[in-house]
Amino acid sequence: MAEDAVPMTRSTSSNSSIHSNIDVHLAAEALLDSSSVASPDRLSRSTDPTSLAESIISCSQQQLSGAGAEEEEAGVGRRSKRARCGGVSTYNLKLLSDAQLPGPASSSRNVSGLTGRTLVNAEEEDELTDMKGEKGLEMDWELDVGPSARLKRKTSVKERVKRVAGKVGSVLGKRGRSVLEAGKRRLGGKKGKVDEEAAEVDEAAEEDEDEEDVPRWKKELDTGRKGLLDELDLDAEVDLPPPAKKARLATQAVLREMAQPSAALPSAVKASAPSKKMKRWQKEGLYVGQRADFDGSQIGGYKKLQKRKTKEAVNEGAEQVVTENQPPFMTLPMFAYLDKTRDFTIPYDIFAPSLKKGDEKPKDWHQVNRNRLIGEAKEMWEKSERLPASMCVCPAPGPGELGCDDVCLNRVMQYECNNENCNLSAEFCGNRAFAELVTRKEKGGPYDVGVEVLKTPNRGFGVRSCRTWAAGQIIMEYTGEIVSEGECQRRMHEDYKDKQCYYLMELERGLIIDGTKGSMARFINHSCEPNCEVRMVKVNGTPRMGVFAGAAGIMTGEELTYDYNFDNFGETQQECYCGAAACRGSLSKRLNATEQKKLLKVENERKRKAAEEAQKHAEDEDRIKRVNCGRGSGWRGWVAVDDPETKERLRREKREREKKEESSGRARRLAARRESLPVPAVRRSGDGARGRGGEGGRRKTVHVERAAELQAERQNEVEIAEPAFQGDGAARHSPDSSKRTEDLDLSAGVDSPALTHKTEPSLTKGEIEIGTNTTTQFQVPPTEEAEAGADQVEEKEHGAEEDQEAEDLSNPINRTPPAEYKLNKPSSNPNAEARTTTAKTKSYPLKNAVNTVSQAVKNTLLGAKSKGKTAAGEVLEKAVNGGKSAERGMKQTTLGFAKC
Ligand SMILES: C[S@@+](CC[C@H](N)C(=O)[O-])C[C@H]1O[C@@H](n2cnc3c(N)ncnc32)[C@H](O)[C@@H]1O
Repeated sequence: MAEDAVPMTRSTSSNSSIHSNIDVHLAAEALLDSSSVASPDRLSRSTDPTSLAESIISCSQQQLSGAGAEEEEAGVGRRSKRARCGGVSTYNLKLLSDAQLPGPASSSRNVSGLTGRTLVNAEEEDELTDMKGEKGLEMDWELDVGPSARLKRKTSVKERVKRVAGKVGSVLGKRGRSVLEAGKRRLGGKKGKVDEEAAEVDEAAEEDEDEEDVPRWKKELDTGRKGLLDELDLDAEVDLPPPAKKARLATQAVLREMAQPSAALPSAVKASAPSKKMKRWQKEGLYVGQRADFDGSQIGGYKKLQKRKTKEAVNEGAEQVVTENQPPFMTLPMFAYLDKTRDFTIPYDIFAPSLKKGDEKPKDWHQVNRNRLIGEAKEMWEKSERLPASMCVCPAPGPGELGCDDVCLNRVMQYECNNENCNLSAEFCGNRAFAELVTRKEKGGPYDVGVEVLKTPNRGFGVRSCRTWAAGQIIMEYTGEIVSEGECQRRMHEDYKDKQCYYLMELERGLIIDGTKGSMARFINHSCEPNCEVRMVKVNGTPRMGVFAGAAGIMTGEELTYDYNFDNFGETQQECYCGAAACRGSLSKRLNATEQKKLLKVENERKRKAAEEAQKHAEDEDRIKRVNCGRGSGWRGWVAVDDPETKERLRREKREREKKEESSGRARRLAARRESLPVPAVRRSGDGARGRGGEGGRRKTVHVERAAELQAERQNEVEIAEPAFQGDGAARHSPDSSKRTEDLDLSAGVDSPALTHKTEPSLTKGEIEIGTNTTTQFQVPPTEEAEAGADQVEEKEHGAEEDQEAEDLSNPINRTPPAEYKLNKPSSNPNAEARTTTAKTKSYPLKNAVNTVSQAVKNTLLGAKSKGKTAAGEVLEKAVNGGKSAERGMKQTTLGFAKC
């Protein structure tokens, strides 16, 4: 028989090939030959049985003929079917099919007369056959022998599934059971359709035959002894119940996400999209390492794509081979797309670190976003020398650039540009940081503020950035109370002595910002590798401290830091926990030994001075308090000094003052008098005619400064020996005129030659020194009172000057008045002031004389006013009425003078 013509027998093994069937057939023929049993049936068959039924039928026929003959020969009676069938009445189909219809273990022939042996692996086959044969006997179906003998139908796969489902259901969960029930129902519905079932059985059989498609794991499991999978049809389709709601929603969400339009996909890719409804990447997927420009229409799926890529990689070289090593898992398409196609920014409201509920917040923080000048600092600031306004000459910048960069004159001088000092308009100028800050603050949103306070693990609170900052961009201002160095020391030693953190930063020489009441910038911690820097910038002439992003810029979520660069931080060095690679270990500067020594010296000196200043300040405060307690009004009169320390200080001050006065007119006069030299003085013309005292040509020059001084001295005397001077003389010093003197507008005529205003040919030349550097010259007509007063002044000068020296030592009037005296506001009740002054004036004639002189001065000035308004006259008028128009600061200075 030609090989091609060999009929195919049922086979369940992939190894049981065409060849094996050929072998079987040949072996059967050989057997028939060797047994010399001429079976007409057998011989008449042109083909081997093509099915199991046929084989069995042939077996039974054979057995019937053979065995019946034998029985008849042996005279044995009728036996049971089972016995007649040679003991092989039941079969395990599964095992038997694998064993190619095995017979009894001892028999080399099976029921069909075939050995079932293959030539492929005869020995193994034997063993297998033996084993399976034994097992196969245990099965429970019977061969119905007889005329109507009919093989029982093989249990269909679906029946088996149903049967097993019953068993499995008990061990499965609810959902599993419902799946099985659904399967059962489906199968039950088809019960009546025998033909269909038969077709299905055939199909199942065919499926069994098509073993090439069965995966190995399934085959292995399938052959297990009474295994579950032996009974289950794994390929059967089962209607699953709908997924749970949660899962359904999740799936929908993912699909929606995937269906988002891919705005940044290259147009080429868009063009090649296969359909409008389904995104190409939903079908094909865009995976990590996949190029965005691949042509989807040329590929059939991911596998093909991978193959193609590998090919390309080989062609394109090592660089592309990397794609082969891509991780096998799939990245979400949107991320791959973002990575590959463009830069992206996460919107502020999606990603912004922010304080969460329960996060610790700073306590005792009075947020103040403006600088406030406090106490002495105010005075210092008012007196401080103003730098001349600078003007930059920066050229216009190129397109997309900003002008006024590092070489800008204003920038170098730490001035911020504005429309007055810069040629460029605001949009092209890069030196208007604080202007930018103002604009941002006006917007006021969280993004504009862009920072927040956070608690650090080991450095207290800190400041975190909630957005990105470009290099050099201003972030915020360091604001607080601006105090003098003395006040700063005092606060440190008194107010903050129990505190752990100080928030003090030097703004300018002698001026310190105390951020205890200040902006959020006070929370910025130190780092040896900072990302910010703090700089002073003069904005419209006012120094302000800004926090700027460093050269590397700042990312969202970074903590802001700057280098404190402490010269010395307290007595001991404070340990640094910044965690930078190049951490110095402490918050102080890193210095070598020489620098440290030098620093120590400077620091000690600074401390000493500051302590002295603080002490002085405290004493002055104390004195003011005592005076106020005694007087109960705004009057700050003389203090009875009796403690030796103060006396000593007064002596020292006196000496200093004398030194200063060595070159003064008074000193010269005194010296001249002592040496009996003629007194160098300005003589008043015509004094002989009008003078009193019989000396004719006696000088009537009044040095008003000295007169005022003496007046004050006498006043002191009055104060000390008050009861003796309680007279009732007429009050010549009117409160009004006194007030005018106090309100003299110094700013109007400082050192102005126009102030020398001559109204009469014979005038008394006078000089009033105001403060330390302001002198107003004028000429006054002599009056009787003035003359008398002047005489007395002269006499007193001659006679009492020496006595006065000793007195001076204990008389505070001779001391330079402290700043507070000058600056404190006058009493709110001018009458109270006037009354005091009047009382004193009444009781002392010399003082009356001086007052008279003052009055004369005023009369002259007023006279000048009425006589027509020359330029000088106007100035004088202004000076007289200065109280109404003078600036507050100058008024206060004037008041100080008047009191002194
Ligand atoms: C201006 S305050 C900064 C804000 C402060 N962390 C707070 O909670 O108020 C300065 C103080 O912070 C602490 N500090 C700042 N930076 C530090 C650092 N790098 N290491 C250790 N302590 C630091 C020190 O106690 C320092 O005296």
